[in-house]
Amino acid sequence: MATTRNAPCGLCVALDAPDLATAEAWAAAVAPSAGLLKVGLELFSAEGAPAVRRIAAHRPVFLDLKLHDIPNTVAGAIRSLAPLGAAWITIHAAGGAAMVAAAREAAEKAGGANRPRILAVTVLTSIDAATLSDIGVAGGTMQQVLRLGRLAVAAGADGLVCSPREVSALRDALGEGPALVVPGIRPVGSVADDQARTATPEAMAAAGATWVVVGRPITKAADPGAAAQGIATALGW
Ligand SMILES: O=C(O)c1cc(=O)[nH]c(=O)n1[C@@H]1O[C@H](COP(=O)(O)O)[C@@H](O)[C@H]1O
Repeated sequence: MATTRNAPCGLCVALDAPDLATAEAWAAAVAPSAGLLKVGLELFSAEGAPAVRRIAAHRPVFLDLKLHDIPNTVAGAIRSLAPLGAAWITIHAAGGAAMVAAAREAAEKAGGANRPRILAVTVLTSIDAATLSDIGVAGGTMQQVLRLGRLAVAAGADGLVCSPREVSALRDALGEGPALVVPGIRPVGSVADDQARTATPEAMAAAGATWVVVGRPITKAADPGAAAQGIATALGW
């Protein structure tokens, strides 16, 4: 049964922009309300490493490249990315325990005490039960998220990315240790876009999320700074 938790939940704003100028304007607007800023595949592919350094001047960076390859290759990518100074880097839990362990070890060797934290993505928030079945995963979303979550944390992940629907179950299964980072957040009245498993920011704070990740409801708003502030207020900041 879901319990209400009191640990703080912060706002991470996804800066999914095609160029650094746009991302930096959003970063400046939302910085008063955001604890993390996410540099993802779109921005990193367009602007590369300088994007991480520039965005980090506003707030700590969550570098979301969702690495998924053989352990040696993922370890090499973490070694190359660590000097950029991101606070968090994503990998896919589906890469298996050896890949997660290699990512963690590479982060420790490259970063020391200031190493990037490793976040393992469980099942993407855009994936519904039918899509999971199409790709050959039987047993349903919750079972797969719990399986991958346990595997990744046991192999050394510092936290997990999951959808709103699995936050309570992961907290019950794994305790307060791992960070739970939750995209697919939609304030009341906003559209779901391509997200299949969504919830409000308030519900996620109560369920035990560490960070909620919000992109388009903020970046497509007429006033991104005000939209971010509204969500931070809903989270209790
Ligand atoms: O790792 C992520 O951040 C992520 C994982 C996931 O399962 N689903 C998901 O939406 N995301 C990211 O979270 C952000 C959500 O953006 P919006 O749907 O615009 O709020 C995007 O940058 C996605 O890349």
